[in-house]
Amino acid sequence: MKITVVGAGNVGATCADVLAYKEVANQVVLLDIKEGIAEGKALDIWQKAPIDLYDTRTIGATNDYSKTADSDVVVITSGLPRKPGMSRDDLISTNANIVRSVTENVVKHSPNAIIIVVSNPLDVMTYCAHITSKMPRTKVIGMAGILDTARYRAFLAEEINCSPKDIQAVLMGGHGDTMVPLPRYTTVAGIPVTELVAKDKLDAIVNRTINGGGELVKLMGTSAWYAPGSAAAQMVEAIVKDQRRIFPVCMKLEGEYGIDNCYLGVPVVLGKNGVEKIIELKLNDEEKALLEVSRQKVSEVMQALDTMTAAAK
Ligand SMILES: NC(=O)C1=CN([C@@H]2O[C@H](COP(=O)(O)OP(=O)(O)OC[C@H]3O[C@@H](n4cnc5c(N)ncnc54)[C@H](O)[C@@H]3O)[C@@H](O)[C@H]2O)C=CC1
Ligand SMILES: O=C([O-])CC(=O)C(=O)O
Repeated sequence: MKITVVGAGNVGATCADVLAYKEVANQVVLLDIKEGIAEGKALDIWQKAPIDLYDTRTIGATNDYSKTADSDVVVITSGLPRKPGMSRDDLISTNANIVRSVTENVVKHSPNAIIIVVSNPLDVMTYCAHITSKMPRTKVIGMAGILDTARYRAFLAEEINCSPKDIQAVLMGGHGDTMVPLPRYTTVAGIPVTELVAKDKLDAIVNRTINGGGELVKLMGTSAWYAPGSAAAQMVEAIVKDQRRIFPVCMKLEGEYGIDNCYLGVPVVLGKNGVEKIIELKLNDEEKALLEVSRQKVSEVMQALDTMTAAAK
C-alpha cells in the first residue's frame, strides 16, 4: 500500500508521522512545493523508525508527482492555515487554486486513489477537489467530522472525568460555526450523555466544540495539527485496512437528508472503496433545522467558489 500526503506543513507532516508510526502502509510519500521541506521531514520520520520500531518507509518530494505515482490514498493538506481574526472561509481563493492544481496532479499520477481533503474551508475544498477530479463522490471526501467529534468527546471526558475512549458521538454538517453536534446520539459507555451531564454544561460543551478550531488559532497564532493529522490518518487506516468504520465524513449529498448538491459531514461506513454507505439518521425537527442552516452556509461558499472560478476563465 502506498499513501501520499500533499503538504508537508503542520497537519501533513503529523499525518505522515502517525501513518508511519501505526504502520498503516508500507510506503508514505510526503510532497510539498517548498524546496527540501518534504524530503527533510520524511527523512526525520524515517530516522525515528528504529526508535519507535516501525518499518513504514517515508519518502519526500518537492513538487515531483512521479514519486507519488499509483498511490492508493492521497491526503491533501496543502494550503494556508488561518491566523487569529480570520474565518476558514477567508482562505477560499488561495486554497482553491492550490487544491485544484494539486488534485489535477494527483489524479494524473494516481487515477485510482481515494482522495481525502483536509485544506480549509473544508467542505468547499472537498467540492473543489471532487469536481476537479471527476471521480465518484464516494472517493473524494473531506476530513472534519472525526476532528470535531474528537474535540466534543475530549471536552465531555474532561467534564465527566472519565476516559475519552468510552465516549461515542456523532456530529454532522459543515466544518464551521454551523456544525451540528448531536447530544441525542452521544453515549458514555452506552449511557445517554444527558443522564451524566446537566443541560447547561452540555450546551457549553457543544458551543466550545463549534468554536474548537478558533480556540486553538487564538492560542497558537495558527491552526491545530496534532488532532487533525491523526484524524486524517484514521480515515486512511479505515480505507487501507477495509475496516468499515463509521465516521462523520464530508461528501457530496445527492438527496440524502433531503439535501442535494451540497458537501456536508454525514455519518458513513468507510472501507476499501471509500464511502461504502451513507447512514441516514432520523433527525428531529430541531436537528433538521440546524442542518439546514449548515447547508445554506456551505452552499453560499460553494457559490462564491463558482463565481470566482467563472471570473478567472
Ligand atoms: N479539515 C480540518 O479539520 C482542518 C484543516 N486544516 C487546514 O489544513 C491546511 C494545512 O494546515 P497546516 O498544515 O497547519 O498549514 P502549514 O502552513 O503548516 O502547511 C501547509 C503546507 O502546504 C504547502 N503547500 C502550499 N501550496 C502547495 C502546493 N501547491 N503543493 C504542495 N504543497 C503546498 C506549504 O508549503 C506548507 O508546507 C490549512 O488549509 C488548514 O486550514 C487544518 C486543521 C484542521
Ligand atoms: O480552525 C482552523 O482553521 C483549522 C481547523 O479547521 C480546525 O482546527 O478545526
